[in-house]
Amino acid sequence: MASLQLLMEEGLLPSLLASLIFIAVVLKIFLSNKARKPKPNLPPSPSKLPLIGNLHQLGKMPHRSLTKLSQKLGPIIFLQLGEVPTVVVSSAAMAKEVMKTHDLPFSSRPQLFSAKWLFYDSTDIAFSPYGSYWRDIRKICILELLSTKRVESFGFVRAEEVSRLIHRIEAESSPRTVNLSEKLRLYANDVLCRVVLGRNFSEAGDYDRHGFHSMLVESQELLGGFSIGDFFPSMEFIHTITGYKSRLEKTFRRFDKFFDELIEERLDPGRKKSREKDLLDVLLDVQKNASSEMSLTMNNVKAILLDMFAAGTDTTFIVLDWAMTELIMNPRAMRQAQAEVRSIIPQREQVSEKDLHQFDYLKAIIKETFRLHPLIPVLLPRESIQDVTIDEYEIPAKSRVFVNVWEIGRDPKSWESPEEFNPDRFIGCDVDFKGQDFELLPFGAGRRGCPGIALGAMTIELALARLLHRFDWELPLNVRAGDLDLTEVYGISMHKITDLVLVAKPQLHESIC
Ligand code: HEM
Repeated sequence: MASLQLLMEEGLLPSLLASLIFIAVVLKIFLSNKARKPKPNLPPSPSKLPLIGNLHQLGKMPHRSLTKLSQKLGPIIFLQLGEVPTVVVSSAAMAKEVMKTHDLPFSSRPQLFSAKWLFYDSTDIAFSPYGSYWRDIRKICILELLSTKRVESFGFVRAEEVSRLIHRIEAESSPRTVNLSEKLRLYANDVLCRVVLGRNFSEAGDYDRHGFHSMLVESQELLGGFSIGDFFPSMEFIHTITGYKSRLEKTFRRFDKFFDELIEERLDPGRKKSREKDLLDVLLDVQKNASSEMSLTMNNVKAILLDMFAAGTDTTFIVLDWAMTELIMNPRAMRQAQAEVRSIIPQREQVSEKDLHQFDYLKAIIKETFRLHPLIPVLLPRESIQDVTIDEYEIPAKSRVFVNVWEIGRDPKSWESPEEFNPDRFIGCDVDFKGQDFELLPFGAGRRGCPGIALGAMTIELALARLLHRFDWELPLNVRAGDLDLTEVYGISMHKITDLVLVAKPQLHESIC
């Protein structure tokens, strides 16, 4: 007891605990591998997957570490990650096996510690395990929340917000530089806040008051990456010692309080009705009109709300940020896109959503950005609900399955000069990102594919078209394209570590209407 007190006084207790955890983890890895090593003289069996590896092989950039492994071992790999049998696939053909041929048996999600805490016991759409509850809420999502009709009904929100984006850039830029990333982040978050909650937090100053943005940033970080405890479910206590659990609890409580306030406000009978139903209205209607087959609790409503934010805010911003970064580094592609948009829409007019179908080169740029910088480089994990055989390999039930779409997008078998940013490769080519072409999977595919694809794509296309139509873009004085920091940060979605700062030179004035 006395020595414990001494350790605490000296501040040595945390490091001692950390060492103990490290030893426990190493021992666990050692024992689990030992138990699974094949007997030395057995011939290799085609029904066994080729590799047994460990968690430490993943590092901080799982998509890159997994690519190195698959280059040595092939497009389907078995990793014993702690206590969890894990399969990684990294070719278009294998992805098709998982997300099309065997889509149903692979359509569950593992129960991640972070998702259990943040998403009301994983009762959201993205982290809910396969079953009747997930099928019901997915149906609500497809038919009610993110249907084509609903997404179109928010066209006015995108139009207003993209105009605000343009004005913000104009106000700040000429002749100075503008932090484009910051402006794009505001645009993407404001569109989503208005779609989901009918209000724009950045305008009302509420954004900071609630600390809403910081909550989102914190949740992205907590959800992202590969956390040790998720691979050692029997050692969940690690999360308490490392402080991860208390961070999750704190963030959860902040979100919960925020959502409670919003819902209370919304249920107030004296509230002024807004012009379009937002997603919270839709969810509350579904909740009110519960049927015997489908009923939602208020916690279910909050879980789905949080899903919309977690999945929808930073996503569109990150894609726009990468697209503009690639364009500033590839001036020929930038000029070609500007020429296309400006030749179709005269300079004094504004680009609107109804014009977007004409911009083939702009769409090619977005596809090329998705190919090189998929937002979720290793798709959200799936879990097999029964034994499945793929390519002669037996994958047992309850295996975790990762699809490395980052590697698939750079596979030289599918793409010529894969490291090059070359939108022309998509001109006259039918490959699209809607989940039918397994070489390009930024939104995933199959039953668990992204239901926000239409909303995401429209928000991105409109903003990119307006940015290229309205401004000429340059790097700040004395900055060369090679100086841009392209370092990635791995979270639930992968973004650039530094903001993109550019000079925006407005073209002729657009008319107001
Ligand atoms: C550029 C924008 C976006 C990209 C690149 C993207 C990408 C993805 C990806 C890769 C997945 C996992 C798919 C899989 O496991 O096969 C996913 C799932 C999901 N996304 Fe998106 N997303 C975007 C925008 C949105 C938006 C705007 C929303 C809604 C507001 C949304 C809602 C969801 C939901 C609810 C899921 C979980 C689906 C399920 O598990 O059933 N996403 N998204």
